[in-house]
Amino acid sequence: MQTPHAHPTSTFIILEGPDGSGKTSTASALCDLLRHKGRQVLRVREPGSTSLGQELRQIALDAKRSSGNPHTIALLMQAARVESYLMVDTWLSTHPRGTVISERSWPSTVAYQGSAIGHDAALELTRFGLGLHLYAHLSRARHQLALLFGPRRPFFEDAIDSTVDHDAVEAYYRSLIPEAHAVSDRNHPDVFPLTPTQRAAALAQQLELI
Ligand SMILES: Nc1ncnc2c1ncn2[C@@H]1O[C@H](COP(=O)(O)OP(=O)(O)OP(=O)(O)O)[C@@H](O)[C@H]1O
Ligand SMILES: Cc1cn([C@H]2C[C@H](O)[C@@H](COP(=O)(O)O)O2)c(=O)[nH]c1=O
Repeated sequence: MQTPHAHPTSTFIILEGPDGSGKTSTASALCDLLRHKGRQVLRVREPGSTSLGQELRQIALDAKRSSGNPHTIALLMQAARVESYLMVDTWLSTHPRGTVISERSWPSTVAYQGSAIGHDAALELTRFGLGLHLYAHLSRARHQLALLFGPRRPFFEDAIDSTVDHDAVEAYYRSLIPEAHAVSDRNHPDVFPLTPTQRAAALAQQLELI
């Protein structure tokens, strides 16, 4: 969301969407485009980004596959998020006009764990562990949320995690549409009408980055 600061110097873009909706492909194309235009870009993903974040990812995804406790999974995701935000914070301190592209962030915890632990509880949990300093630094960034949708079934049926309530996940993302600053393929939810490069260009324009 847009912060009240008059001169936001950095941009923090969260790419969200259901599994297989094209986040990685779009992040890659967006990163290439913005770097080509001379912007300094940092790419992160949740869970992941740091070595501890990668370990947490492994544990969290294993727990998901074995239908582990959703509270535990949400806490593991949040721990990985704090790791990622700390890395972002360090990078922004030396790249004050930089652009951060994060594949997934807090909306994923609400979308994926929210139906089991409650959406409000999940949202509350996504603030845990972010100290004042981190808030202060990140709040200077211009936050943008980009939602992606793409084909889920039947194309990726084999790759789809059967422990996830995909309809609930997608419904939560759709509920965010009015708050999202950019929605790719909004009018074509079940197909990929644009290539990743075209999506990236459309997003960059909507986010006023080019
Ligand atoms: N715009 C597009 N048009 C056609 N195919 C696409 C497009 N974007 C992504 N794909 C293909 O769809 C598949 C999933 O894409 P990608 O890995 O980028 O999605 P993702 O949202 O990051 O997935 P996950 O949630 O599993 O990490 C890949 O095979 C990719 O090549
Ligand atoms: C951040 C986050 C992620 N998840 C889920 C969503 C996906 O199924 C996997 C991550 O895989 P991807 O290849 O990086 O998309 O984890 C979740 O359940 N909760 C979260 O907070």
